[in-house]
Amino acid sequence: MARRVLALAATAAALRPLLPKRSRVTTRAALTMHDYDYDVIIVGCGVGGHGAALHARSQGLKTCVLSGGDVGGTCVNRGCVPSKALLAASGRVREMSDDDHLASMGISTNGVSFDREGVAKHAEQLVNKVRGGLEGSLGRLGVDLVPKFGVYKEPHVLDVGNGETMTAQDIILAPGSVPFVPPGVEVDGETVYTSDEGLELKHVPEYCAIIGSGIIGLEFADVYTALGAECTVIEALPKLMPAFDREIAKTAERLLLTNRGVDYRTNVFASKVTPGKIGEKPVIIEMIDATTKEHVETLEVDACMVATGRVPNTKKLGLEEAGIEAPRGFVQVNDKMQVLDKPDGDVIPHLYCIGDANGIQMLAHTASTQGVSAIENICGRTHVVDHESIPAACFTHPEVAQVGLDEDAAAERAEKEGFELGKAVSHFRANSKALAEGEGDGIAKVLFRRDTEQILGVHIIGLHAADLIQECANAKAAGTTVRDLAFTTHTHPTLSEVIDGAFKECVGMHSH
Ligand SMILES: Cc1cc2nc3c(=O)[nH]c(=O)nc-3n(C[C@H](O)[C@H](O)[C@H](O)COP(=O)(O)OP(=O)(O)OC[C@H]3O[C@@H](n4cnc5c(N)ncnc54)[C@H](O)[C@@H]3O)c2cc1C
Ligand SMILES: NC(=O)c1ccc[n+]([C@@H]2O[C@H](COP(=O)([O-])OP(=O)(O)OC[C@H]3O[C@@H](n4cnc5c(N)ncnc54)[C@H](O)[C@@H]3O)[C@@H](O)[C@H]2O)c1
Repeated sequence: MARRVLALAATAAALRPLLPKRSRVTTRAALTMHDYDYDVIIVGCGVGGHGAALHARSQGLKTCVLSGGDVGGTCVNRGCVPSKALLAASGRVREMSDDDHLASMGISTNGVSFDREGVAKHAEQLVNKVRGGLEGSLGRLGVDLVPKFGVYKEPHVLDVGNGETMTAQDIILAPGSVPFVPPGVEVDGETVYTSDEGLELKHVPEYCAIIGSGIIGLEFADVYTALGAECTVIEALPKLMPAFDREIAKTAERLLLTNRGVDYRTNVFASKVTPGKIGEKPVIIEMIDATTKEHVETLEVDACMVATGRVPNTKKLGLEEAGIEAPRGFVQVNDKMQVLDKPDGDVIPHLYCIGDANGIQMLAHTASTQGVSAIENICGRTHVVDHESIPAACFTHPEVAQVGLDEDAAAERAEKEGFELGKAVSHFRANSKALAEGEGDGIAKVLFRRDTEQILGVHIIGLHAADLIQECANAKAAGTTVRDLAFTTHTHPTLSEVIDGAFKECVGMHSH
């Protein structure tokens, strides 16, 4: 669908009636008609870029993805995929080392051992496989995958190095994010590291400090404790796991930290971290009170995992030079994913930004959903992502999953909008399947409007919570009421009956 140069000498005005609508040049350089190389060029080949490219091809757009040599991006190479491989392997070790749990089912083992290199290899092989699949799908669908790094110049134009440019009717920026390392923290990649290096599992430290109790910190604590490490979690905010619903965070604290002997500090800032040398010199962590800023403690550990959030990977994208303001690197977008020149500013024509770089929600599936949405908008069908219906999960053992508002936010909305907040909780301990697995810990909580009976949020901690949340997310997105959900049938005996119980509870029905 890309168009050839038509007539450089003719004015845009003279040619306009002859051209199909989408090939009109609408920018300041509109005096010359361009024939773009592509209908759409996507900058970045992470899950966001990949999702956008697949949808672009399904809409018949001539599509190019600039990968910068990093096909798969964070999720595939340094994120979701290797972390889930480590969690799967270490989860088995945890299960098989739990003599009491096994004995309760009549099982005993002669002890379990693991080979660190073998576990690391499992993650590496999975990364290669998934990356191969992602690359293959682009090739099969006829997407041009170019290993160049794109720099935005002006509407329709990207600089791809060596004085070359590439052009497209529309450009989608999907450059993702990189780990944030706080000032004072020195990363050597060996004894002090971020998830980028941690996922290689070059060693399992005997004693590890994890800075940050977000999802990355929790997932790594799960892996390390399963593999026998002792951990201390350091969190700057007054409460652990600030991204979770308060009640769920309390249960998570017990199940994921206290019950495993994980030590933690809250309201404490890791202000200075000095790397050590494996087996020779400890890592030194200096901590200050987050409120008074006074030194409170110095910790010596074998390794320190820095899990203090992520920042947009937008520094070298040419935004500032193009007059686009991106506060702290976050590209500002409207609800159609169109880039704005500043917060609440004007739309930059033919430029979109999806995924971690816009900071709306740093999740893989959000990035690809936004990619699909951007393509819909490019094709002229207005589409807005319902971010409040996108679920999120933390793949610890047990898992934690959520969609929509947490209880504090739901209460705030109820007060502001003048409706009564409903809440129902059901327990994994009353579920036959969970008990059969010997995994009765956990709860599911549904928050809803009593007037419309619509879901505001669902929060689950328990076995396979990440799978269980999907039904709730779909229901929330579709606007299904808790009453309608309470009358649906859930397979027996499955974990989904935990959710069934919560829906029934919402409307005063008994489930057992
Ligand atoms: C340890 C870890 C575990 C995670 N686990 C999960 C999980 O289980 N589930 C989940 O939903 N999310 C998870 N995430 C988050 C998820 O990885 C990100 O939300 C997701 O990768 C964002 O996708 P993206 O396409 O926006 O960016 P990225 O995946 O970061 O991809 C962007 C790509 O663009 C490239 N690039 C940047 N600039 C340019 C340029 N100018 N030209 C060409 N290429 C460029 C980058 O090199 C990169 O390859 C995890 C993250 C981490 C760190
Ligand atoms: N399963 C998943 O979906 C998954 C898994 C991993 C990562 N991710 C995404 O990746 C992103 C980054 O995750 P994350 O866990 O690194 O970030 P996060 O922002 O969720 O958590 C970082 C934590 O570190 C704390 N912190 C920051 N600086 C500190 C300091 N100097 N001392 C002590 N504490 C400090 C913050 O208060 C915060 O609680 C998140 O947006 C997350 O959604 C998702």
